[in-house]
Amino acid sequence: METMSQIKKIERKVKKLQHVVLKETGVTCVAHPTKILAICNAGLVNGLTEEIIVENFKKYGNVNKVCLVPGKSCSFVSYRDLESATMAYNCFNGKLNIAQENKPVYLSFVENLVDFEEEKSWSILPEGLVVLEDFISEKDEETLLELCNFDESCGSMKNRQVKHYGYEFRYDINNVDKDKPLKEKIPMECDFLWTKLNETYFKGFVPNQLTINHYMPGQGIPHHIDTHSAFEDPIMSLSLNSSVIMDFKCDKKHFCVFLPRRSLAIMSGEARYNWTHGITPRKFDVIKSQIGFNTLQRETRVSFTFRRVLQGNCTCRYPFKCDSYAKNNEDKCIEEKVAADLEKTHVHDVYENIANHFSDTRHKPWPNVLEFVQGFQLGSLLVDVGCGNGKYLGHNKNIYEMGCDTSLGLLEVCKNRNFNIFNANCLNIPLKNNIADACISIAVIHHLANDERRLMALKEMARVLTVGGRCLIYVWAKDQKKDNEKSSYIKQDRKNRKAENIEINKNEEEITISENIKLPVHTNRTQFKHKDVLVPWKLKSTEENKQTFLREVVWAEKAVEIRPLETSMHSVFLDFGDFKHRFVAAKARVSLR
Ligand SMILES: O=C(O)CCC(=O)C(=O)O
Ligand SMILES: [Fe+2]
Ligand SMILES: [Zn+2]
Repeated sequence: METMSQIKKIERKVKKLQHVVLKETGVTCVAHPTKILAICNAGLVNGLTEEIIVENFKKYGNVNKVCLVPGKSCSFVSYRDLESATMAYNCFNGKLNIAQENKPVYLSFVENLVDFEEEKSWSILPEGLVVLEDFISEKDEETLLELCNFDESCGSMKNRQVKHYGYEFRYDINNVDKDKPLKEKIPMECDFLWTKLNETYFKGFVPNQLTINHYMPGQGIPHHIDTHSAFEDPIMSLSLNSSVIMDFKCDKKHFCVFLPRRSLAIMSGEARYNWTHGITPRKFDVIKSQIGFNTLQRETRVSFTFRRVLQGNCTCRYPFKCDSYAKNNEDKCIEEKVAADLEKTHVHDVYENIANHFSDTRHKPWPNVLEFVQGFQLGSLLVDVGCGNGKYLGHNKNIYEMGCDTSLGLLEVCKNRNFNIFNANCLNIPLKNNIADACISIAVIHHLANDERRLMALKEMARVLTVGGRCLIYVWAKDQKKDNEKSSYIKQDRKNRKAENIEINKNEEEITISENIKLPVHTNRTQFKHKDVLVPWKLKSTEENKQTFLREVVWAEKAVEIRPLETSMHSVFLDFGDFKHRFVAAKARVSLR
């Protein structure tokens, strides 16, 4: 029994900690019983884990949610009913010892649970993953387990033991030595698996590489994608002696997949190439069923992972996850320093030099952009990223507008026209998050020299946009013909208007940008032949002082290689449609994730 003074002491302690919970998470503690408990002084930073919480709190009822807050020393657990939560509260508050520091935890009721973690799912499988339960009998399991005596000859990893057959998988280079097959091939005892598999829709899979992983309870394997260039599709993994939860992750998705003992997991397509898989090192797994969370004790697990070594390059559809793609495109991609220098010389400096002349040629706003700008309501804020001479500012008297550009010369023109402007690069817009209702960027991001920088510019625009805000982006189109119709860019050339098909046989000039990058010089008013080019700008000064500046332009084709953005609040969908003038329009719809 607790004495009165002990009770008072716990109460004082909890009072203090309730403020900490509020400050750290924004969650308010309440005095009356609820279904949700805050564990006020233990969380991820004290080594508390989901399975420890479930393991302890399930004693008093069905736990239906556990929430650990990244970087904080508090956590939450919720029950299906009030009685269980009250019972846990009464029995554990000030008494239960679950965090590392051997101090009792203090509890409090809370009204609402905020989700701090990525959403996990226990019931969905990633596309391309198949789990065949009871794939082998207990007898077969025994036979296979006898094959692998883990002794000194096996590689011992930090978290598990491994043994390879057919080819060695080298963890130092994350690949196999393709020209050094091992003497020891996949044991014949495994052959029955492929006969069995022929009864399913994975006919004809014959592996030539086997990795046996041996995990003690508490051990695991870090998240990874099996190197694309090392193995073909599919990859198969047989679970022996213990079930386990294997975590599959892709973007913000996190699926906890239960691999029962004696099941065969087959990863192909998305699951093989685009999702990571891994096993969290722990002694229990947290399982979610219809009634709530539970834990399952792990036994020693032995997995047989069967694969086919890939000859040649990977040709998957997932370039961003593919080592073959990265390797083959290494020298094509313009690295950061070169990219920044290129933009300085062939974009920023050029616009400074041609500012006034450029401005004189830019009066007529394009109708699509006008329509977009004029569609915003009273009081909306519009940001024009790369506003040039302010051609799109001042067309909607109901809205507040700001323009930014790198060219001081062009900003000077805007200033004289009384527009609100500031000097900034689209890669770094000096505005707060989530403030602009509208954003336009007309013929700007194709001047950025590589994919990363174009993506960065889009992320910046998404960042300053309010949730639900809208953005209109135009970039150059490589193809200047559509349905046999020439764009006005080509038509504006007199020669082109007369003759239908003019081949330009002129030798192309190339400018050296860096050691391994040369950019071709484009002939104005002709169909573009390359993705990255320098576009000449002829300054009409005095005849003897004629000057040509080369502006760097990268194609729409490249600029649109953009996936949904991983910013915290927005995703951007680009849908390139309108073919107008020399540009392709991208209407970026920004919405809440
Ligand atoms: O243990 C398993 O089932 C998977 C092993 C694995 O992912 C690997 O060796 O690459
Ligand atoms: Fe793997
Ligand atoms: Zn690949």
